[in-house]
Amino acid sequence: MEKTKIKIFIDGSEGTTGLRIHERFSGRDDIALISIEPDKRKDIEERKRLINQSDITFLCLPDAAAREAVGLVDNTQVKIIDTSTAHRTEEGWAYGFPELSVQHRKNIKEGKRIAVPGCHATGFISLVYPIVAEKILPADYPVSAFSLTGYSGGGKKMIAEYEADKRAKEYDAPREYALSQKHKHLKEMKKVTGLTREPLFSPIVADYYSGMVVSVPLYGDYLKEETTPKKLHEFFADFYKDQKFIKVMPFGSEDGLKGMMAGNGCSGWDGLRIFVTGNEERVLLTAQFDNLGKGASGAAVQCLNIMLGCGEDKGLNL
Ligand SMILES: NC(=O)C1=CN([C@@H]2O[C@H](COP(=O)(O)OP(=O)(O)OC[C@H]3O[C@@H](n4cnc5c(N)ncnc54)[C@H](OP(=O)(O)O)[C@@H]3O)[C@@H](O)[C@H]2O)C=CC1
Ligand SMILES: CC(=O)N[C@@H](CCC(=O)OP(=O)(O)O)C(=O)O
Repeated sequence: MEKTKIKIFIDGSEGTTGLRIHERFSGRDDIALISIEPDKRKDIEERKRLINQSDITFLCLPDAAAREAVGLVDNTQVKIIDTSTAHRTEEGWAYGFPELSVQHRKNIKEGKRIAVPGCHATGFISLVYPIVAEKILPADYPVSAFSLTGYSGGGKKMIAEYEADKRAKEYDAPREYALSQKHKHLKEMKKVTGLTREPLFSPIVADYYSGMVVSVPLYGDYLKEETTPKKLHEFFADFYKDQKFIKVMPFGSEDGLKGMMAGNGCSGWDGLRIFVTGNEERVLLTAQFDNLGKGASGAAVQCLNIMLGCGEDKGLNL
């Protein structure tokens, strides 16, 4: 007897994140995709009909449209996986980062509303959550972070700006942004890690398509006594030892990179690599991944796989 397929609708299927999720379903026989007529993809009645017909709907929309879409659900069986910022710190929503704890994974598996972490937030939280949870980093430490991202992080609009035939000279150089310290990921960075205040966060967008490096510099003498970079490395390796998507790189492996961490070093891959570098006085924690992979579509499909109880990396590139 043929197995019943899971009916999936992608609201925002023509966008950067939506297209990548769609790509990751090719060759899967456990999924039946519900498609929307191109001229109706913003028609609220049609979207409502298709969302309510689905078992699981992915929202790959700007925040306001994602909120609107959730308001369209009247079938109580429908599950939502939202890739936007809209619901990440909201009550009743599971935070889609299964590697953080058994409880996070359980919430995704059993939840009906899943919020996929933001791309910068993914890197930041992968580094800070474990050390706050284990009290290696005091929750009131004044944390700062910087992040280098490819321009696909800005969606279709930014991609078009970077790829325009005639573009302003400033696009040739890396550009620092979120200067007013109001970046939309700050709320989830604070809430999920348990830090008592929002980090000082400086993202930089540069002229390459995808890939991201998030770094958190820390003073060693503010960490739990006797914490050395080597011990921190051992801690991270142990914390993530059973995870398929997070790879803690061997201690000292930055030497193999000639001391340079490329923003696009993990482009096209759905996992995340962690590096612990520096010295006893000043430690640098770094996460390198793809903003469109573990930072968005890859993480969204990972959450789906956990919900379905199939291989967590099904359809993904690890
Ligand atoms: N790009 C990235 O690296 C990441 C993105 N995200 C988040 O994912 C979400 C989608 O982002 P991204 O794919 O980059 O954005 P894009 O701008 O590339 O795509 C958004 C899509 O949504 C469509 N859309 C807009 N309004 C509506 C509406 N009312 N009804 C139906 N469709 C609508 C757009 O239509 P049209 O084609 O006409 O513009 C577009 O196709 C955002 O919330 C973003 O913040 C999360 C993590 C990383
Ligand atoms: C280059 C660029 O503009 N990047 C976006 C991040 C996109 C993203 O990941 O946003 P959400 O995950 O919150 O939807 C930014 O920093 O706002």
